[in-house]
Amino acid sequence: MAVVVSYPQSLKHLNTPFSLVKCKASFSCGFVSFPTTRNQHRKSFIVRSVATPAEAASGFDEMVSGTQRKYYMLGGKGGVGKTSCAASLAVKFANNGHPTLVVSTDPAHSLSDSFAQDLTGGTLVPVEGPYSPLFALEINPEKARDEFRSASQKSGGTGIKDFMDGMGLGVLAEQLGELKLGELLDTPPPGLDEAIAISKVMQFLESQEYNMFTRIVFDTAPTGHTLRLLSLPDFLDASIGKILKLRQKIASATSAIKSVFGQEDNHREDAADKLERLRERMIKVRELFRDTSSTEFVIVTIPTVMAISESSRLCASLKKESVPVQRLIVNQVIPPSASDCKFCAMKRKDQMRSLDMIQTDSELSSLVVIQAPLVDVEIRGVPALQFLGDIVWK
Ligand SMILES: Nc1ncnc2c1ncn2[C@@H]1O[C@H](COP(=O)(O)OP(=O)(O)OP(=O)(O)O)[C@@H](O)[C@H]1O
Repeated sequence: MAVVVSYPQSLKHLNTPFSLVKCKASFSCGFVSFPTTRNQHRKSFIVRSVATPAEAASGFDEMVSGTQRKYYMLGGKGGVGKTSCAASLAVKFANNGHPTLVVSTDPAHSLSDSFAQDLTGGTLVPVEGPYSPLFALEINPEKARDEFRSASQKSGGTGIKDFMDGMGLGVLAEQLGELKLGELLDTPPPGLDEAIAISKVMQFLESQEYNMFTRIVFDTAPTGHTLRLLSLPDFLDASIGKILKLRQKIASATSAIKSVFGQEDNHREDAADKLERLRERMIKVRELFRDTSSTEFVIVTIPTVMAISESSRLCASLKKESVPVQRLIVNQVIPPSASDCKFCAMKRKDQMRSLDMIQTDSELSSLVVIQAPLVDVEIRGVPALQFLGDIVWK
């Protein structure tokens, strides 16, 4: 069933320069279309969207209800539309009265591109447009990792190892070697950046200044990173725990020569405190991942066999790690009204076969499937994100 959605009114408050133009070319294909005038100013647009029997409401009412803080993590294969869906959800939350923070933990940030605003800098930047406050944060993984590296080195990493060697405390130095911490920090596994980035976000949220947010939306890195990330908090928690224990041993083993450490003691305390705080945050991150009352991981995919297979594996891993997951967005679906165009009709048929896979997939079939149509222009800027959000998050 083809439905015409017309859409100039809802964006009036944004003073968006859309204009009401029928895009004949797009309509003949039946695509969801953002018609433009010649001078590229857009005041409003008519959109032909499509409701198919398989299409389900996303359950946005449930997502938006309540003022307790909730976290939504959007993840999936590279390029499927994670950022667009995350940004559109953040805009929708903000327009529904939630002070919202949208965070990119993907080292290859694209939030700035998606919002068409400069959101770089590693700090909270206000996004212009929505009714309620919306802030964006692009975490700088390099910086976060450097902080972590310097804290752990001071408290038992390679710096202290050299020092221990010099002191003839070889046995303890060997134990340090076993931790392989230097290696971990020099060639960090995928996911470490993200784990540190998320713990960094927790740090922001602990501060009074930023505790107003009731919805936090994460635009996460592609699947591989996410999978590693899930097991990382445990791994890091164990590693940091070992370092701290080792530090205790070092402290007692060197009590006889304490005066030699002299000045360094204060620094070492600082570093240990930092590390302890990081460890606590890691534990919080791990708990957060598994808290069904406050967190949900939304998988984003596209209707191709490869993307759906990968989503199935991601879903299995999330479930194995007890991460709450109940929604699957299938993005870039070609509407049935595109059948006038031979190429589109073929492509849609292919997409429908992939969509069928979801119904029979042991991991994905239990999820709420949300279809998002393929739009004929790039989704950039708050008005476009609001438009996408109104289609996806119903
Ligand atoms: N439904 C859609 N219709 C048309 N274009 C879309 C749609 N969804 C996303 N896009 C476009 O596809 C491109 C990739 O989208 P996006 O950046 O959201 O994907 P991503 O999964 O976050 O990518 P990455 O893995 O590289 O971070 C963008 O140019 C975006 O505008």
